[in-house]
Amino acid sequence: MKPYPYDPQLFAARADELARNVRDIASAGWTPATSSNFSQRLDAHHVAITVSGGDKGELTADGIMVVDLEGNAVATERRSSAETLLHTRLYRRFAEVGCVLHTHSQNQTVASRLYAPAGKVRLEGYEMLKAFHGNTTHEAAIELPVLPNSQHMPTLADQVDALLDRQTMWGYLIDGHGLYAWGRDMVEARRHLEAFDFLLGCELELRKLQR
Ligand SMILES: CSC[C@@H](O)[C@@H](O)C(=O)COP(=O)(O)O
Ligand SMILES: [Zn+2]
Repeated sequence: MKPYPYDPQLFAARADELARNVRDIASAGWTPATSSNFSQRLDAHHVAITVSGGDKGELTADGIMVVDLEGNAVATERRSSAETLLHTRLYRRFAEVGCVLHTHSQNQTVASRLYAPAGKVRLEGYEMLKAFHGNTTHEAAIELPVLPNSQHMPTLADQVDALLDRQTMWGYLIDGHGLYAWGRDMVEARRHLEAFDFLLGCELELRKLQR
């Protein structure tokens, strides 16, 4: 019998890559006070994801574990991120999703509060929109949804699924909480995360200047 239902060498490589990228993201100040969680697909049934809690700025491969696509821990007693379901539901829905990143930057959290009543942030006219997979022009517009926060992950995950039934999207905000962004691999997910944060920063700055 195989000791693990996943490839341990692949897990080791992915865990290293994930930890390196997360430390980098944390150095921007986007993961305050042990917040934020991160994952990468291993195969059709398994995901490498951060263990719950802990300073993400100090993350090493040891702070990463494996879950299945229902969010159950695999071959470990450790507790995965409290928000595991928000990751695994994306991997379950889209075979092409390879990486999910969740952060709590100030831009993301402030924008989530400001735009919660509208339920979305409309981003248009920016060259940076080309950072999103499928966009080739600044003349595009993107609607970044803002969901009400909840501690009940199935509720949040159902709301995300309902949005995905209606639109293509690479991320969403949760009110008073932060941003989820994803992509086909780490490079693309980071590009989407950084583009969302930059664009939200621009919108917030414009608001201040226009007062
Ligand atoms: C420290 S508050 C943030 C948490 O409640 C949560 O939103 C979060 O992003 C991190 O939870 P975690 O269980 O470590 O993945
Ligand atoms: Zn969070």
